[in-house]
Amino acid sequence: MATVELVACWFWVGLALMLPWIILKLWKRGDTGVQNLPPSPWRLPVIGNLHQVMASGPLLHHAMADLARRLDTPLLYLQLGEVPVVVASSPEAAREITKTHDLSFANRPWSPSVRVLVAGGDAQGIMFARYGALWRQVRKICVLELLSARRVRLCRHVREEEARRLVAAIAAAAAQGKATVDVGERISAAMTDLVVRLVIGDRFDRPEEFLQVFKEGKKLATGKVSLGDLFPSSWIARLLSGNMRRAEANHRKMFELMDRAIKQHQERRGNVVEEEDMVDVLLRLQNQDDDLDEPLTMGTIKSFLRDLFNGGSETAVIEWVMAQLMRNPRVMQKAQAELRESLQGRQKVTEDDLNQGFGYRYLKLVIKETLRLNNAVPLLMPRECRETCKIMGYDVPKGTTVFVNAWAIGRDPKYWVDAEEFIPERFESSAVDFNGTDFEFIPFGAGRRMCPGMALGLASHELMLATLLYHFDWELPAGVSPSEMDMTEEMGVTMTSRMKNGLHLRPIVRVPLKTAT
Ligand code: HEM
Repeated sequence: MATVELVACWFWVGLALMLPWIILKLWKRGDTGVQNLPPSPWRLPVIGNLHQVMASGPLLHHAMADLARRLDTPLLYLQLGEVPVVVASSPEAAREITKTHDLSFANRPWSPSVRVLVAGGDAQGIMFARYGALWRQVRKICVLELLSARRVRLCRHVREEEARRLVAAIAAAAAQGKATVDVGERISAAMTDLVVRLVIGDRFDRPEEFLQVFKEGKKLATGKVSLGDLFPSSWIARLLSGNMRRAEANHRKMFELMDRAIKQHQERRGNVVEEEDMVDVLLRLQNQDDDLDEPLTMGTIKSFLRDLFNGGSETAVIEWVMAQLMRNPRVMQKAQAELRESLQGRQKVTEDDLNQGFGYRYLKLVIKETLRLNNAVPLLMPRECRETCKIMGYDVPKGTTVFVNAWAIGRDPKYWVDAEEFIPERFESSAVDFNGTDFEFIPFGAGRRMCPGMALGLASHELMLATLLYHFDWELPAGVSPSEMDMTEEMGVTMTSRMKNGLHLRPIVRVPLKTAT
C-alpha cells in the first residue's frame, strides 16, 4: 500500500479508536463565544475541518489554498481537531501578520511534538523559542555572530571544498558507468557534511555517529500531521501517535553527542583556535557572560546548535532548482552557457568568481523563480497568536496557530503573470525580492522571525548549483521526457516541501575537476 494510503488508513483507525473520548468531549462542550472569526468551511463536531484538509492528501498547503480559494478569502479559519488555525493566503494578510501585528504573532506554537523537542522549555533553541529575552539573545547571536555576512564570507573555503567533493563523487559515479545518480541524496550528503563542519568543525571524533542520529531525528520529525498534535488533551491520541518515545530517545542521544563535542572544544580552548566554528563562538560568548542579557546555558547552546543543523542542512531548494532546469531545457541551456562562457578556462567554481558577477546573474533569477514556484517552506514556520487581535477586520483569538501560505501567495495569478509557468526572466526587470518586504514573495518569511540563515543558505545553494551546472551536463533517465518528469511533492522535516520520488539524473562530465587542487 502506498505511504499516503497507509497514513490515511492509520489516521481513520486512530479516530475510530478515539470515538469514546470524542463523545465525551461533545457532551462536555460549552459555547465557544461569539467572535467575528475569519470565514471557515462547515465543520464536523470535534474533528472540525480535518476531513476537508485530509481529503486533499497530506499536502497541507495545497488543501489550505483550495479552501481559501473556494471561500474567496485571504484569511481562513479552520478547526483542526482541537487546534484553532488561521491561514493567511494573500500578501496583504501576510503583511498584517508578519509586519503590522508582528509582535502579536512572534511566538511559535508548542504542539506535543515540539514540547518533546524543547524538553518542556529547557531546550528552546531558536526555532521554537518563545518570544522573549532568551529568543532575542539567541537571535542577536545569529545575526551578529554565527550567520553574519562576515562569517558567511570567512567560511567560503569550507563551502568550496564540499562543492568540490560533491563534483568528485558524482564524477566517480559517472566513471563507474552508473546509469543515473540520485541528485537529491548527493546534495543532501554534501550539505549535511558542510553544516556539520560549519557548526562543530572538523575535529569532532564521532562524526559518523552524529550524522546517523541526526538523520534518524529528521526521519522522526516528518512534516506529517500527528493525531497527538491535533488532540493535545487526549492521552489516547498521544499513545496512538507512537513516535514520541523514539523522538525522546533520539533527542537524548543527540544531546549526549553534543555534550562530547562541546567537551572537546572546551579542552581545546586553552590553545589558540586558528578558525572558530560555531561551538567555539558560543563557548566564547558564554564566557563573556557580562555582555549577555540572558545566560547561555548548556541546554540553550545544544538546542541552538540543533536548530542550526536543521535549518542549514535543508536541501529541498537545490533539488527543486535542478528539477525545474531539467523540465525547462531552454533555461538550463541559458544558465550553463552563461556560466561556462564567463568561467572559461577555470578548473573550478569559486565564490570570488561568483561574487564578482562571473556567470551567475541568470542562475540567481533561476533560484528566485524556483523559490516562488516550489517554495521549500510553503507555510513558513507556524506562529502563535499571543493576544487576541484584529486582522483584516476579523478576530484572531489568543492561542490560535497561524500559518502564512507563502506557496499559495507565490502562485496567485492576481500578483503574478502566467503564475504557474517557470519564467526566471520575470525577475529581470522587477525589483521584487525575498528580503521580507515584498509580501507576494516571502520564501524566507518576514518580520521578527524571518529566516536568519538566508545569506548562508543562498551562498551555499548558489555555489553548489553553479558547480553542478559548470562541471556536468545532465540527462533524464532513458525514455523520460521533460514534460513527463515526476514533480510530485511530499512534506519533509519541519514542514518542508521536497520531491517525493527523488531526482535521478545521468551526469556527463564537461569540465573535469583538477585532482591536484
Ligand atoms: C534556502 C535555504 C533556506 C530557506 C528557504 C529557509 C527558510 C526559512 C523560513 C521560511 C523560516 C521561517 C520564517 C518565518 O516564520 O517567518 C526560517 C526560519 C529559520 N531558519 Fe531558515 N531557511 C533557509 C536556510 C537556513 C540556514 C542556512 C539556516 C542556518 C544555518 C537557517 C536557520 C533558520 C532559523 C534558526 C530559523 C528560525 C528563526 C526564528 O524563529 O527566529 N535557515 N527559514
